[in-house]
Amino acid sequence: MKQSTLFIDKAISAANSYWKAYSKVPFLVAMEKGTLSQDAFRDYIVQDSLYLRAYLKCFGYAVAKSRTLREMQLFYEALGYVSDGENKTRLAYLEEFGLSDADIDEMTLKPVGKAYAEFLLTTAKQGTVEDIVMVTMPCLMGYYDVFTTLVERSPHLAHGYYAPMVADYTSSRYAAYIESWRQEVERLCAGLDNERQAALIDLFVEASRHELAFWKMLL
Ligand SMILES: Cc1ncc(CN)c(N)n1
Repeated sequence: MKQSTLFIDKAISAANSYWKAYSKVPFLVAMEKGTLSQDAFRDYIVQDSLYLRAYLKCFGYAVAKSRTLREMQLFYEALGYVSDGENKTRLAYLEEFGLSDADIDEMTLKPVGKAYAEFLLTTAKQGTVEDIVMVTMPCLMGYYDVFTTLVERSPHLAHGYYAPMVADYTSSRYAAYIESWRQEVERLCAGLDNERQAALIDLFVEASRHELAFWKMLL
């Protein structure tokens, strides 16, 4: 097969050791086997809802730092996508646990999630639009990779208790969204000089490391 020359694929390849490990973490294997406790899943939904608040803010910073209306629309759309999609799915689970978004606002991230959130927010505050894009992509694209891998391995996950969450990341709409971001990354980063590209790949790898740490924190 011909190797991709897309910048995003170079970044994913640099973070390969982390990406390969995502779908093997105990939390996801337990989800797959049907042995995940309700407490562990509840903890994930709470921690992830908190994490997503920080993630959403990154796109807020990106809107403010945009150089064109098109960029603004792109990040505004991303903000809406996370808020109206994943966040809504989490809220439905939270309500089942007797929790609301207001309850989550009063809670705090555990150290591993906090470190990830701080890394994202520091980059978003200090960095450029390209920095923000590369630091947010492991989250956006990593879940597509994880959940399509899991559903291929265990098709039953597309039905049952976890189905709403799994569907968020395996739908054809999400696949198209990922593809559109792959092209955006190319438009934004492909023309940059080698030093800048290397720095962006470092950010992507570091965010991927945090992604894996977040999964491992859960079980
Ligand atoms: C920690 C984490 N990483 C990624 C995603 C998917 N956007 C998420 N909801 N949470």
